[in-house]
Amino acid sequence: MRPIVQISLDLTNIDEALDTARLAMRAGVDWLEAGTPLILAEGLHGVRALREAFPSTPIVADLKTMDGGYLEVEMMAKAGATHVVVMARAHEETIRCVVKAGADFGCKVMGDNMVCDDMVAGAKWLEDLGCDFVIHHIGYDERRGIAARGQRMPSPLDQLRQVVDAVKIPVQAVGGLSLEQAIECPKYGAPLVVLGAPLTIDADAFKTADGDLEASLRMICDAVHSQDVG
Ligand SMILES: O=C([C@H](O)CO)[C@H](O)[C@H](O)COP(=O)(O)O
Repeated sequence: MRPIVQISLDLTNIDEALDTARLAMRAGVDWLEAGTPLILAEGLHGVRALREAFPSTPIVADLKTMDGGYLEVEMMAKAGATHVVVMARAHEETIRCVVKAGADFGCKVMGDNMVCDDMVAGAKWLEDLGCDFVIHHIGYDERRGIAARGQRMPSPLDQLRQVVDAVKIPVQAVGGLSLEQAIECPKYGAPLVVLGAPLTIDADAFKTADGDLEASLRMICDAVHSQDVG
């Protein structure tokens, strides 16, 4: 399988999200993610704007559903999302509702194991409940809090191999990866490479990062796409 590159648009307005998305698509990015900050700032108008501008591109709506799963998926799908995100820490019934709504509205479901006590078991749980993908995720606050206390920051790579081995569905690793680490994800058997901070997004300001982003993204896309995931 050819690995997929997804860019997290963790931005706070539609214009900037569209500008960054245009540049990312020119560079060869495969999937767009309407990040949580974008959905909070712009609501589903953010997803709609991306769908209008990119009619055939997969769009992940990272709303991190915790409750009211059926309606949230229905709304995201009608706004143009092809992929939605439900949290493993949500109630089992919520995950089931999200999976049902995904089937009813033609959306793929990504289950996020962030803050599970046992992240490998969390990934398996998401697969057993019918999710199509696992997001193996070390959260933003967790990482920054631990770093601020001078301790070693946990990385999604620490357990990525175990998560990949525990499930049959595709896995993506998210949270604090360097560029080099993100490019390496297919070597762990994770075919979905997510690009966020610090390359594309300034994680302190939730703004597009400075520099020649298009050229950097093109280089990364080439490096990822040249790999093969069995
Ligand atoms: O989902 C995210 C987080 O929970 C804040 O909303 C971020 O998209 C995710 O943590 C991104 O991390 P980086 O890959 O380090 O940008």
